[in-house]
Amino acid sequence: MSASEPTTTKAPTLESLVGNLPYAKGHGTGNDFVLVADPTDQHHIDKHQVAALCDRHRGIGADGLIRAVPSKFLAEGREVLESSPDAYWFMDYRNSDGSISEMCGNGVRVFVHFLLAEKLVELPVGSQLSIGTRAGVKIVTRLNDGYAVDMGPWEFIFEQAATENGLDSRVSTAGLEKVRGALSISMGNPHTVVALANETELENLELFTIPEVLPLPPHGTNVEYVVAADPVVVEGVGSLRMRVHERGVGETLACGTGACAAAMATRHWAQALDVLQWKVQVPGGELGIEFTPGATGREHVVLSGPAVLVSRGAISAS
Ligand SMILES: N[C@@H](CCC[C@H](N)C(=O)O)C(=O)O
Repeated sequence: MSASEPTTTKAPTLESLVGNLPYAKGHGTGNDFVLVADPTDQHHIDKHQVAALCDRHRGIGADGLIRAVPSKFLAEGREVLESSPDAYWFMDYRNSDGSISEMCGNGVRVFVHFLLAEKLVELPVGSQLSIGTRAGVKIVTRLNDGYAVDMGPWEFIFEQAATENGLDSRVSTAGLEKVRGALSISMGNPHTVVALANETELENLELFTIPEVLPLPPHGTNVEYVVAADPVVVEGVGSLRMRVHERGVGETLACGTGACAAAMATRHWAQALDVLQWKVQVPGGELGIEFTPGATGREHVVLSGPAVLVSRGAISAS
């Protein structure tokens, strides 16, 4: 190659996408998504197209893409329908790098808000809707000022180490001097929660590189860094601050499933299992967490927070 030749690598483009594909852009506490309604399963947006759409310089820009498709069209959706025949809509979620994740807690609130705006469902305040996801059915309740989602049961990923000493992994992160102990929790998708000493440590993290987690949960992990409030519980409500590095995305302003895992880890470390209400401050706002007895006999986590649609458009790259 001569010195005058351009050195740019070929970036994924949007040209291969169907012309004039309508989309909406929305977010939940700053965790943002491109949303596409696909009632007849016409739009098979592949991994590269998702990455191109989510590109913040050459595309629309988002932390992920969500396709709203009837559950009956996907194998995972048909599985959900076997136990929950009312889960008509399926949240087909992808991270911004095009990878699939089992679940997205902020995404499912924005998803239901989008279904309502598209007039694909009716949902008066106080009523509930079942949504199919790759982590099973999720029941979403419409609130006056947002949505509450029953995210199902939490689970330790490395059960024995977690229950024996409360730590099961070690995480090293740019901007954090020492390697830290951590606790891995599944919310349908994997999370590894790291407790930091103070707010300065939280602010100094450099989350533009992928944290190193050992042992790494089998399907990779999202990493949440938390600082518990002092005191951690006030009038029966626990609080913490959190930043997150998401698998398949990078740092985001919020992660709903991550907030559930972070509240659970903090509750475990603080030996505060009787504290059922938690507030999680994320860079994009605040999320509410409630631990409730689940129908299956296992404890469930209910996540609540806002959902906002900010724009609509049509993908028409040329
Ligand atoms: N931001 C989401 C989680 C999205 C998926 C995650 N990056 C993964 O790969 O598991 C949330 O709000 O839960």
